[in-house]
Parts: sequence; structure tokens; C-alpha cells
Amino acid sequence: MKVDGRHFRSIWLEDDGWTVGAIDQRRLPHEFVVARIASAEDATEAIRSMLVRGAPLIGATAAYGMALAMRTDASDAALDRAYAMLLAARPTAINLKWALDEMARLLRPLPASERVAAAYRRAVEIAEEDVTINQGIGRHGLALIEQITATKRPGEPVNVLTHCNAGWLATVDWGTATAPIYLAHDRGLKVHVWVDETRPRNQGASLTAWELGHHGVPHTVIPDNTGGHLMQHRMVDLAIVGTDRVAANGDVCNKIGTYLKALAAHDNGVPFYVALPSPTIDFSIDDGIRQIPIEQRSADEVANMTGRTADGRVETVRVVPEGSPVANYAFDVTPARLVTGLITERGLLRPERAALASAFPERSAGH
Ligand SMILES: CSC[C@@H](O)[C@@H](O)C(=O)COP(=O)(O)O
Repeated sequence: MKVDGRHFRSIWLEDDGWTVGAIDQRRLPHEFVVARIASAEDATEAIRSMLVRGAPLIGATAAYGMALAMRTDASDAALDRAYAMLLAARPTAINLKWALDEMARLLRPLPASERVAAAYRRAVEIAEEDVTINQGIGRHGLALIEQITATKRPGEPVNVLTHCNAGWLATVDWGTATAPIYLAHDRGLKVHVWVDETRPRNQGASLTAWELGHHGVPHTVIPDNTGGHLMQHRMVDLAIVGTDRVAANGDVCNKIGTYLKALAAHDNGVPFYVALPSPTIDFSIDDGIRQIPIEQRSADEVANMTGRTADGRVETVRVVPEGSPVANYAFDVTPARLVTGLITERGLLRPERAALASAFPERSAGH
């Protein structure tokens, strides 16, 4: 999508044909910095440190990481090492494992001499597929926004609430939850987004607001606790969130706090949709609450906040008393019963195994 009028993706293969460029998301919204990823170790660290983040982008980065690993050493042992190292970078988003399995399945049967070219080809393809998938999500989600637009007075916007960043920065382009929003906006429909700030790391305030602003989409940042109040006062027409992993039964794992939004939406009759690309479905599990590993991140993310001072410096300050213990669960699971529908590249689905399996038979086979 656009940054200062110029089209960007979150990750790309550089013109040298082997290094990888990525927007350093740790520096946004204060600085726009492009990072260079030149080894599998760099790719692992980029995922671990959240230079790149968001389930689909983590998958694309891991695919490039495997290509970079093959460039250094295309042996079976190197392939296994790179797979294990990248897989350990973050635990919750299943797209990481999906992308690594795609790469390993392709590369293992090939002779070492063919692995580098094949790995780069597939990594580029995985990134391109993500863009196409998100455009599909956009088209199916657009229908929901159009239906609500038809009930509005002329000029009145459709109010969408979102949580965390499931925008183009979390994917290769377009985003998952934001794809319908960008499409609606580009087609001239009136849309306004309530952007949850998403403590502790503020992906909503720092990233979603940044990207919506650069693309010209009207939005308002709200503290995380505001959604329930807005829903009670009919100020939210629908919620659309992203996800890091969807269990085969339709349970949705997403950024911490998503579950509370779904409860509030349920209590107020607000439709609650989850936008997801098919690589985010984990057909190997049937109970999201029991089976999805929830990442616990550093206490520093909760205890500290980073921002720009009045004189332009970016500084981190502590907001919790020294010595107070802190917990930082990064994700939660929203049970399928609270989800109105799943917006996928193959259409709107009910959050249940039968619907997911019949839409994606090639993924569900064997599970
Ligand atoms: C499109 S990925 C799903 C997002 O909503 C989300 O949970 C996410 O971006 C993950 O957050 P992260 O910043 O990687 O911890």
C-alpha cells in the first residue's frame, strides 16, 4: 500500500537478487527505516525481535530465510538446521511452520545444486500468493461493508473496529482485516476505523493508525478498553480482526484482548468477523484454547512505553513501579461460538470444521 504516495510492500527481494528488504516495524511510527536481511540468522532475528511481525509476514520472512540458508550451504544438515532455527523464532503464528514445511517439502527431494534457485523461486511465490490471497479476502469482506453501507444515510460511514495490526504491515500487502477496508475506501465507500491501541506493544496505535493514515483512510485510535462502550452506543457496525492461528473447529487465536472484544460484540449484537488466509488454519488441532501455544513476551513491553518527546527524541520510559511483577501473554483464543464468520480467500465461512474442510480440502486432507 502507499507510504507518502509511493507503493511499498512490507518485504521484498532486493535488486541484487539475493538479499531481502523489509520495513523495520520496531521503528514505526516515528521513523521509516528499511532493513537488509542477508542470512537465515538475520531472518530469524528479524522475526524474533519483531522487526517483521504478523502471521503472514512471519511466514514470508521464514521462506526467504530458508532461501538465504540454502545460499550459504545447501546440504540436508543445513536445511534441517535452518528449519529448526527459524521455527523456534516465535511460537504462536502457524504461518511460520506452514511456510517452513512448504520450503522443506520442495527442497528435500532436490539435489543440493538445485536448491538455491528453487528456494528463491518458492519464497517469491509465497510472498506473491499472500498478496493474491489478501485481495481475495478483501473482495469477500467488501460485500459485508457494502451491505451495511446500504443501510446508512448518505455520507454516513460504516464504522469498523479492529484490534492489533492485521494490516498490510502484518502481511506482504493489503493486510487481512484491512483488505476489505482498503478496497471499500479505494472504491469510494465511506469507512471509518476504530483502531484499538493494543497494549502492551501498541501495534494498533503505532502500526494500524500509521498505515491507515498514509493510505488516507479515516480512523480514530482508542484505548483498548473503549470498544464495549462504543458497541453499547451503536457506534460500531462490525468488528474485523486478524488471527495468528485458527483451529480446525473455528477457535481463533489473535492478539491478547481479542477475546474481550468478541464478548462485547456478542453481548451487543455486533457482527464479529475474523479475516484469515488459508495458511493460518491449523487442521491438526481441534481445540484452540487447549492446544494453541500462547507466547509470553518480555515484561519490559508492559513495564515500559516508547514514544517521541516534544523535542523530537524517541525515548522509552517506565510506567510500572520498580519491583512490581508483570505478566505479558501475547495472544488469547476466542471460541468459535463468538465468531460471526471467517473471511477467507475462498469466501465467508462458518467457524466450524466442516465449513473449513470443504473450502480447503487440500489442506484438511489427512487430518
Ligand atoms: C494478520 S496477523 C494477526 C494480527 O492481528 C496479530 O495478532 C498480529 O499481528 C500479531 O501480532 P504481533 O505484533 O506479531 O505480536
